[in-house]
Amino acid sequence: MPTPTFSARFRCADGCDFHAPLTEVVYRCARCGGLLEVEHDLDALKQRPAEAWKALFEARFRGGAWPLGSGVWGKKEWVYPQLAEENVVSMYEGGSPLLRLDRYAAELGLDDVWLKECGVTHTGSFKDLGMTVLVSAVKEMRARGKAIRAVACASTGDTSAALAAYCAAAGIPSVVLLPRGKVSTAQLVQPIANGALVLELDTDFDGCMKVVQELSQTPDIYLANSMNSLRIEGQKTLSLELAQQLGWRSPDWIVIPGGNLGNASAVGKGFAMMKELGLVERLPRLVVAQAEHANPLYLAVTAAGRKPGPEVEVVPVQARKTLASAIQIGAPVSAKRALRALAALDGLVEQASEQELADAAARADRAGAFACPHTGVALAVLEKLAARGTIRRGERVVVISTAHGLKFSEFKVGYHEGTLEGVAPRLANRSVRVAPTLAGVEDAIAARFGRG
Ligand SMILES: Cc1ncc(COP(=O)(O)O)c(C=O)c1O
Ligand SMILES: N[C@@H](CCOP(=O)(O)O)C(=O)O
Repeated sequence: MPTPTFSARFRCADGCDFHAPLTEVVYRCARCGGLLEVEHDLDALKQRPAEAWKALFEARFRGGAWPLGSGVWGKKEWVYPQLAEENVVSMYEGGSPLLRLDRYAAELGLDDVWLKECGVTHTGSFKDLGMTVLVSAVKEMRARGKAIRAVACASTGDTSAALAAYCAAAGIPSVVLLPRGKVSTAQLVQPIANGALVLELDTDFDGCMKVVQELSQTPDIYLANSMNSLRIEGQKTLSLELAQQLGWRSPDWIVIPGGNLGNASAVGKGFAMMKELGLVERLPRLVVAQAEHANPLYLAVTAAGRKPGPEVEVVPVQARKTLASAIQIGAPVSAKRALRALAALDGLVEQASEQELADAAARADRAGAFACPHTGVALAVLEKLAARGTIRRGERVVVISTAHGLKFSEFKVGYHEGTLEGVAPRLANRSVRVAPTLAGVEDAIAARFGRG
């Protein structure tokens, strides 16, 4: 049977009769001004049986046939089918570990808890999954003669790190707008090292996001935030990879930290597409976890007093300083997308305080993780839902770890040194200075573990 021709294009996410090729510089519907989404030719994709898609994805997974070994480009037909392979800019993204946290689960009275470590990747966060698609698309557009002088993003750190690395690999200029003094050292040094133009603005992320949207009105400066629906296409492969790692069976729950809310909508899109094409039999329930200091989605859904859905209005808030600095976002641009995903996946929204997120990260670390504060938000919400009986023993839960803990070493060190504002660490572990002798070491071991 001849291979069908697969294709994708932009369309209005709110249903207007607006479409555009993926090679067009466009982020919003020309009719209603709403965000776009990427629409795939599902009839063409359905011509290949589900079992054949599974076998194809498994055969490519982490394989050497560049770029199909990438966790994203191994699903190219579901991501950006028309892209010329020579324009793929890949850092072998994806393929992240899926850890079973049995000791942590037992502490919560659960027995099937997994951690999807999306931070184990080139720039240390899940942003690589979306950025490989966006920067490849820019390389394609420039190859076709489109005048794109630079690619720009506003960032709380991880998006800028990913954009700078992928643009450096492609030889495309990048510009990152960061809220001065609000990103971690690791997040700041990454775009600097990769040669981006790093602009530090005296505002917060929402202020940077406002400016970068104005900047992207300049046609030759391309917008790289997840407001650009190309990012969602790469990030949705997180769901495909997760299902593949679980034997093409959906977990009962997915718990994900939410800031600008692009990633939650991407996870929802990935599972919805797999269900539509028969690769999974059912959808997981989606939980979006927010930091109590930056919780516009939580406040909106709680105020609505009903299940989350696109009719819920998310009112921007002034995000307060939070240890989960990368989700210190008060005006999430993808709120409506996330609400649609929550409605489709029978989801819910919960929040975590600073104390709760810090202790939850430390608790998971004691079971072998090394959780960033955003993963701490998701873990703390899992702990709440388990204690409430919403998530029960016998149910499979996957917590999405969105960045590597090493990118937030100030948070990790501060917890154990007891210097985090508003946090009294319950699981602090301190190093012990001992004499450089056997006796000194044995005394320290005895003090901790008792004498043999
Ligand atoms: C480490 C980390 N975790 C979680 C998030 C939240 O993702 P999203 O903005 O797509 O909701 C972000 C970025 O916002 C992030 O950088
Ligand atoms: N945490 C994000 C904020 C912007 O998110 P984006 O997905 O809309 O680019 C970051 O790392 O900058």
